[in-house]
Order: sequence, then structure tokens, then C-alpha cells
Amino acid sequence: MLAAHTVADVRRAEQGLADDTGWDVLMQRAARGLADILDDRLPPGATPVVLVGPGHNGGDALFAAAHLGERGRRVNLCLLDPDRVHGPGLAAALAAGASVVDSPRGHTHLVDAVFGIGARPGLEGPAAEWARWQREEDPWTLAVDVPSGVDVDGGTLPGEHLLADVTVTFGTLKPALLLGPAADAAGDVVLVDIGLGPHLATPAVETFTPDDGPPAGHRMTGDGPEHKYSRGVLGVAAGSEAYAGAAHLVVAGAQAGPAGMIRFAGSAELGRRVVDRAPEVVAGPGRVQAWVVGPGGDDGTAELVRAALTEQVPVLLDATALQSLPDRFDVPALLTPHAGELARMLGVSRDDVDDDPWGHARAAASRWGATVLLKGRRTLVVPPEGPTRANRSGTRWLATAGTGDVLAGLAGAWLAAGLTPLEAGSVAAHLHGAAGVRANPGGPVTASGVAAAVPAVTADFLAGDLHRVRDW
Ligand SMILES: NC(=O)C1=CN([C@@H]2O[C@H](COP(=O)(O)OP(=O)(O)OC[C@H]3O[C@@H](n4cnc5c(N)ncnc54)[C@H](O)[C@@H]3O)[C@@H](O)[C@H]2O)[C@@H](O)CC1
Repeated sequence: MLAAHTVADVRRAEQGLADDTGWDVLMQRAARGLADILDDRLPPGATPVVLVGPGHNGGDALFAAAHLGERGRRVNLCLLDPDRVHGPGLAAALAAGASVVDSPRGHTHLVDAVFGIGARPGLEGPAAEWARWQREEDPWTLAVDVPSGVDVDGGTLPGEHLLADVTVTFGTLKPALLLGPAADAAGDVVLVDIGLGPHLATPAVETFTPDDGPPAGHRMTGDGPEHKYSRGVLGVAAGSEAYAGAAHLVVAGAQAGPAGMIRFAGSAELGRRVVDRAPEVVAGPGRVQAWVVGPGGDDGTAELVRAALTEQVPVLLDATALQSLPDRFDVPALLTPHAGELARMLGVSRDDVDDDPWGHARAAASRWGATVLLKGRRTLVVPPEGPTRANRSGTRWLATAGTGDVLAGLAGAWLAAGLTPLEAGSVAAHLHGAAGVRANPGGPVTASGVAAAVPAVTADFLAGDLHRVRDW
């Protein structure tokens, strides 16, 4: 897992580390890591311009500029305010041959060290002009710690900000590097270890890496003899006359997961069609360990939600079912809206949700006492308490009809197999994204194709070796 911590937690951890080592050591570790990455990423002979702000973020970059100068590279510096600049850093950079210039214009390589975790979101004055220049001339950009101007803790973009191709961050990730829309401004994220680990508290946000395997607790890792019931039975109440395809796709997603059996609850006619295509499915009532209700549903969905909730097993509610929520959940619940559905649940506009997805998903998680999986380019899985999971796997080609139904089935299967809503939702989102990449690297996919790619991706995940999960 990669973790992201809030500014307050980073400050506390830095203080703890600085108590042991002194502040200078922290900045020198950050600066050396930054210089190594710049050395690696800048083309030979390129002269970067560093936009230097008034705080330690600027200080990091100035010491990095000094390292680059000592290694023979020319570096230009643009100071936001010559009266407020990290003095020892500037002295070191100038001594190593860096030059101060008036404007970044004409540079093809930019280092953004205007603001770090001390930033108020939104740039003004000369910093805002730098952001406009960047949009015009589009230099390759490396951001130091975070792109300047973003809302570091909330991941929103309330005003003018810089964009990065690469962000080099120190000690731990920051929420804005994992949460949309700010994460889209950060480019690739590279973490430099400055020794903060032992001082860090519980993260605010986490994300799977390709080396992460499954969490403990699903029924496939038990020691005892396994049979289909011990692996978990998933009940699926999905599809309708108008949306029969949703029933097939939820079942396809569910069959790609770890559950031992799927029961289909729906009209006799739809049940026959589902079993025709998927003879492993049992149509009709019986005990289940979890329910998926709602994809492709009709007027009857409210009743199906009520019936599922009386069984006192975990539920996943999607699509139409999201319009029939109880006041609070008394069973483990995973709600899987897209931005429009979450907006309707909360009585806000879709733009509101798009501008602040994490804030709205957290509001819903706390309102209903449920885990909210907000689908999108960066799917979030937000429990009522504790760290959020941000998903980074996937491809833009997953934005196609039916992939949400496959995801619902897959997450439901992991719920039935014994995972918590947070684990089930985040594992399913991770595998679903990776399957989208695996189904057709670099090109379009169908929802059925994604479901078909999930089992092999799952085998790699169970082995802790799931590579090639991103393809944007
Ligand atoms: N504390 C430390 O010793 C370490 C800090 N590190 C670096 O230091 C950074 C944090 O340093 P600082 O706390 O100095 O904060 P920043 O470097 O982010 O800058 C804060 C300063 O900028 C001003 N400011 C913030 N937003 C503004 C805005 N929108 N418009 C105008 N002025 C604005 C603030 O008033 C403050 O003076 C980290 O992001 C990281 O890059 C690293 O060197 C690791 C160790």
C-alpha cells in the first residue's frame, strides 16, 4: 500500500523526526532525492528554471539546484519574492553557479517549488501569472512535494494552480496526489524516503501498488476444507425487462470473483435467460452471505432492497437501489454510485461532486453509516471511519456501458467471500481497473471483455505480482 497523510500529520511526523535528527537533515535528504530525480529526468544539457517560493518547499529546490550545479548543470531561478526566500538555500544555489532570472519565459523545463504543504489553495499575483505562462508554453514540469496551488488535504482545485508531469514528494504521499481532481495535476508521483515512516500516524488515504496481495479474511485463504458454501454465496438481484443485460453483466463480474456460488433473484423469465448463459448460477431463493441489488433495476427494486436488508448479511447497493436507502444501515453496506447518482443521493449538483469527490463521498459515508465506492476515473472507496482507498488502476477505455455492472458483481463476490465493504470495494476496483488494461492494452474494451480478464488478473493479485495496472 502507498499511503497519504494530511498536512497536520506530516507536520507532526516531521517534528518527531527533526527532534531526532535536526531540521537540516530532513531538508538535505529531500534536496538530494530531488536532485537525483531531476538529474535522471532532465535531458542532458537542458537548463531548467526553478520557480522558488518563500518557504521550505523553495528551500528544498534551492539545495537541489546546488547539487545540480555541483554536478555541472546550469540552473536558472525565478524568485517569487526576493525578500522572502530560503536564505541558506539561495546562497548554496548561487555558490554552485545558479543564476537568478526575471521570467521563466522560453524555458522548456520547469521545477515548481512555489508552495508545498504550507500552501493556501489557489495562486495569486506573480504565481498566478506563472501558471498562465505554463499553460501557454507547456514546459515539461516537475513539482516539488505537490503542484503549487492545489488543495493539499482535500484534493480540490479551487483556483489557479500549476500542472506537473512528475511530482516528487517527501516522506509520504499527500491526499491531493491520490484524489481527483488535484491528482490529475500531479502527473506521475515519485516518493522520496526521508525517514518519516516511524513517525507517521494512520493515513488519510491509501492505494494499492502492483505488488500488493489480498487482505487477510476472505474465505479462500482459510486452512480448513473448502466447499462452495464456505467460499461464500452471493445473491444477485439485478436486471429487468428493459435492462436484461445488467443481469448478465453483474453475474459475469460475480463469477470472476472468489465466491463459491451465485444465486439469481429476479423474474422467472430473466432467471432462465441468466442460467442459459451461465449454467453455474442457481436461480431462485436460498441462503446467501451477501447481496448485490440494483443494477439495471426497475420499480420493484425498492422491495428487493427491503428484502435483502432483512436477511442481516452485507449488501452492495447500486444504481436504482441507491434511491431506496434506509435511514441508516445496520448491516455492512457498500454503496456504489457514480458522480450523478451520488449528487442525487445528497441533493447537490453533479458539478459539486465532480469538484470535490472525496468531500461528498465522505458526507454520504457518514450520513448513511455505509462504505461509499464513488466510481470514476479515480474511484474512491470511503468507509464511515478510517482511511479512504483511492484506486489508481485502469484505463480511460473502461468508461463504457456495463463496466459498472461488472464491478458491482465482482465487489459483491468479494463481500460474500468475507471481506469488509472497504476491502471488497477496493480490491474489486483494483482488479477491475487492471482487467480493463489487460483486456486490451491501449485500446477499447467491452464490459464482458473486462469480466473475462478478471480471473487471470486475480491470480496475479493473489500471488502478489500484478503488473501493468495503469494505461491512461
Ligand atoms: N519542514 C521541513 O523541514 C521539511 C519541509 N519540507 C518541504 O517544506 C515544505 C513545507 O514548507 P513550508 O511550511 O515552509 O511551506 P511552503 O513552502 O509551502 O510555503 C509556505 C509559505 O508560503 C506562503 N503561501 C502559502 N500559500 C500561498 C498562496 N496561495 N499565496 C501566497 N503565499 C502563500 C505562506 O504564507 C508561507 O509563508 C514541504 O512541502 C516540503 O517541500 C521538506 O524539506 C522536508 C522537511
